[in-house]
Amino acid sequence: MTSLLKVEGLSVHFSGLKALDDVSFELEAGQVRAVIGPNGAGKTTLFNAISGYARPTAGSVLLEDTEIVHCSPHLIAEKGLRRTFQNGGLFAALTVLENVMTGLHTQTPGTFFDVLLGRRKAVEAEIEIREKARDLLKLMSMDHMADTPAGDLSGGQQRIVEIVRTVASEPPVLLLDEPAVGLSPVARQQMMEIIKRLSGEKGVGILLIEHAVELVMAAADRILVMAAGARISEGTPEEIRSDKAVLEAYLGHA
Ligand SMILES: Nc1ncnc2c1ncn2[C@@H]1O[C@H](COP(=O)(O)OP(=O)(O)OP(=O)(O)O)[C@@H](O)[C@H]1O
Repeated sequence: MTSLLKVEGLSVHFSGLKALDDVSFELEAGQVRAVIGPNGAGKTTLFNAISGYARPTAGSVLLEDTEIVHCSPHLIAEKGLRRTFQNGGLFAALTVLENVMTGLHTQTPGTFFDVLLGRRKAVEAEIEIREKARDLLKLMSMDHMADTPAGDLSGGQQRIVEIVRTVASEPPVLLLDEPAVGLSPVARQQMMEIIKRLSGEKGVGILLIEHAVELVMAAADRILVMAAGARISEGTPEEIRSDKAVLEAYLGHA
């Protein structure tokens, strides 16, 4: 299987500090890969370097065989690698459905003015977008909330809607930064189900930072373990669970 994302020898140094040190891994379509490690391990720096928010000192990032390492965040997103942030910022006054529709508008040919002027093609596109947004919400079991203002949702529900909005643009690769942080145990479980569904049913390649190790063990196909900027282990959840280096370097800090 060819990889969607191929990271090779990626490093980010901040005046002498090796925040990310020669990290390599691959991500395939339909795969969920978790990145774990103690505080300061370099997980966020890895995400920033891949998505264009930090300038790598060395290394390569291939997105479907295209080098993206020196591209801007905007261009990387356009090429099909999307990410969520810990505080994604939905439009509070818009409904859940409208928020998801903003993720879909990037794909449509009609402009806002076309819609205002009632041009037929644009209006048809708008109807199509609305239907697609509803379908996506249904897939994520959020359709009952479609007409609720996003500002009225709980933190966990907002995070789910943010992910739905991000996947609405159908990116082949999705980077999720701690999607389950601060969620109740039930909401965490729901979040992991959503992540598995996105990879299983939509074939999205998902890279995720998550501190809740039990969730990672249940949801990820493969795990990358980092400490002090470097990769200390890589493998399936079973392999990671019994890796001595991980137990010492990671769980020792926990
Ligand atoms: N812009 C920056 N300038 C200088 N040092 C930085 C910068 N960003 C991160 N670092 C340092 O790089 C190291 C890795 O940080 P990073 O935030 O990537 O770790 P992390 O694994 O995401 O940690 P956490 O789990 O706490 O979010 C840390 O020592 C951090 O202080």
